[in-house]
Amino acid sequence: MTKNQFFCQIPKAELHIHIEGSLEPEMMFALGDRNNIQLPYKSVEEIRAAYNFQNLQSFLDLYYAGMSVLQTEQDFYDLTWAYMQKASAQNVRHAEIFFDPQGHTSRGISFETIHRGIYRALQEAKQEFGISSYLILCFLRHLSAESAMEALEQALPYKDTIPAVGLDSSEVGNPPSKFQKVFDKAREKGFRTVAHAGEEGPPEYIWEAINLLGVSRIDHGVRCIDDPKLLEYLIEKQIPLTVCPLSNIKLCVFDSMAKHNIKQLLDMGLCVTVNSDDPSYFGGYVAENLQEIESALNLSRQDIYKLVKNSFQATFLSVEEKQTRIAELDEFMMK
Ligand SMILES: Nc1ncnc2[nH]cnc12
Ligand SMILES: [Zn+2]
Repeated sequence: MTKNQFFCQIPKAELHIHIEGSLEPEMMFALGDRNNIQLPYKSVEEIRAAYNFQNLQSFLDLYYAGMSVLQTEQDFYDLTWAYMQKASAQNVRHAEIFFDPQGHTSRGISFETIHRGIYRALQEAKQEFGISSYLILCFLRHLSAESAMEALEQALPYKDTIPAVGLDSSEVGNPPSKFQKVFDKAREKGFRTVAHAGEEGPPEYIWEAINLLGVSRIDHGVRCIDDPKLLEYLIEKQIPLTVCPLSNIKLCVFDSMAKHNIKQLLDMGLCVTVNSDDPSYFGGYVAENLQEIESALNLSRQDIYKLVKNSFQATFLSVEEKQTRIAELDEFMMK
């Protein structure tokens, strides 16, 4: 088996993927044409050339512009189906997928339209590819807590198909504490919680996400390295970090992959996982992320096995479902 085959075929889970971040330039153009939306680009190459980011905000500006082509239920279906086809090709067995409803309801698109399109594709992917999946509603932290509360209200009728809520968008200056009331309400209603923290923000944001938002996982979290007490706590409690290596390089969180701290965190005993974040914008899905860190950080097969096993451990699946997925992984590693 070649290295490519190994990374494509190893059964894996993905826990940090923004479905709007999987909108490939080709589909952006096709949906722009279908919906008669003028894009500020003349070609796919031009779009890709624009994906040269200095930081998180420079990416978010293009990310929100790109999602403006998503208008109809069919658009959300096509977007999600395309990601699930890619996930199946990389033997993703389970995916927990973020969506940003406020990015669409702010454009007059109903929550029902967004949810129906995405969820129909997830159900069909379960049938067609055997991929289990959960939807995670992310609140946009650059908007107000009141706007987040509204998004939570809109999600309540769909609660049994959205097991968790999260927090994403511009981190610095929008600490988790700003959304404490919304997350309290969400947990009262039975939602699990996760949050982006410690991507660009300080370790204090990770502490707030844990202590004030009651998160089960931290999305990114790589800035935990700056706080020894926090490292100790994350190791002791085995709170998973959904790390996105290619994203961290493309957004200049680390200068190069050789300087990424995921191997350090893994060796210290943190429950770190590997994810693609926004694969279309950062140049790789989960298999490419694994392959990039393997070569840049000289990871062993055992390291890769641990990272992938962590991804199943960190899911919202039941204990039995996790054991089944991990048994599949063990069988694959024996090949
Ligand atoms: N990496 C990221 N950080 C914060 N918000 C996001 N939305 C999409 N990708 C994101
Ligand atoms: Zn993200």
